[in-house]
Amino acid sequence: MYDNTLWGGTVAWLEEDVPEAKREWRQCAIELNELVSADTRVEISKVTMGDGITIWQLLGLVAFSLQMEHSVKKDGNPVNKGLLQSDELYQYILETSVYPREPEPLKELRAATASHPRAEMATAPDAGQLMAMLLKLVDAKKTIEVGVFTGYSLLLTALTIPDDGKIVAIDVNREAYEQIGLPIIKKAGVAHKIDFIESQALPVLDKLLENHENEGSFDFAFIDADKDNYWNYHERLMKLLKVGGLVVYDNTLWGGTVVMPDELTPESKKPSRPATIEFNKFLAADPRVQISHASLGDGITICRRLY
Ligand SMILES: C[S@@+](CC[C@H](N)C(=O)[O-])C[C@H]1O[C@@H](n2cnc3c(N)ncnc32)[C@H](O)[C@@H]1O
Repeated sequence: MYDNTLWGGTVAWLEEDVPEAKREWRQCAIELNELVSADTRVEISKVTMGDGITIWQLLGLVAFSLQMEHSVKKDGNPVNKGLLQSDELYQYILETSVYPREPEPLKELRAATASHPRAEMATAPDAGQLMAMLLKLVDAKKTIEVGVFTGYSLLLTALTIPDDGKIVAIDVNREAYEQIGLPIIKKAGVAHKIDFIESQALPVLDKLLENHENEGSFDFAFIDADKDNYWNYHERLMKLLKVGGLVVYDNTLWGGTVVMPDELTPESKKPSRPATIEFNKFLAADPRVQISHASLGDGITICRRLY
């Protein structure tokens, strides 16, 4: 049963009449309604109660991926951020294993990010927990981050590496970082470890490579930005990372759409879906890395440079 499928009635309004607060999710409600109506594998009943409820009976549909895309928020925390088959199971992991151990500054940043209109972009806390462990396992001191947004993964890296560690953090847009993340990062006393660069990531990585001292010098990289460039980032990172160093790619299951028929893939996921599928195949065949494709968060692929 999906709630809010009439989204305050705005699904039938002209776009210019829709209040700002309703706009982003209105498109989701419209897409979900169209998708469900066209899906021959489900029986639906649309009920105009409350804010609109769509009751549908599953006839074998891969429901989790639809839930992922059209999730709502509970207590400011994203539900269905993960790819598990039930919200309850994901909440269980978060509440049992992740939140009790999440450092206070990260909790604060997660709460501050929840009110951002693009809050779903933040790295999932369960993926973050694994990342912190990986950083410790390789004794990471010098790292690269592509895709900062408000800085959840950046702050967790800064909290995990030693006091004289350094992070080259790149994002095309500094607004979310400066307005939401930076004050919390400063309060946590780790801002000195971060070199934030507002730029497209590729030229920055190329510039790093111009200095030969940077070759083979980074312990860790986290890539969470434009999927179409993941291959390009990988090529640069295979020179920048130490042998034995790790690169973690986020969103490599792309909301579950990597296994979804095109007609069921939500419009918002379509542009980066082919690149994600190609990149996954490419990594699987790349002899330069050992890989582990983990179904955590939105799917992360951990690569260890072998030579
Ligand atoms: C999914 S968010 C990153 C989330 C972040 N890791 C976190 O924990 O909150 C993706 C970010 O990548 C940035 N981005 C997209 N394309 C980029 C590019 N070509 N170069 C650098 N940053 C880019 C966007 O501005 C956005 O802030």
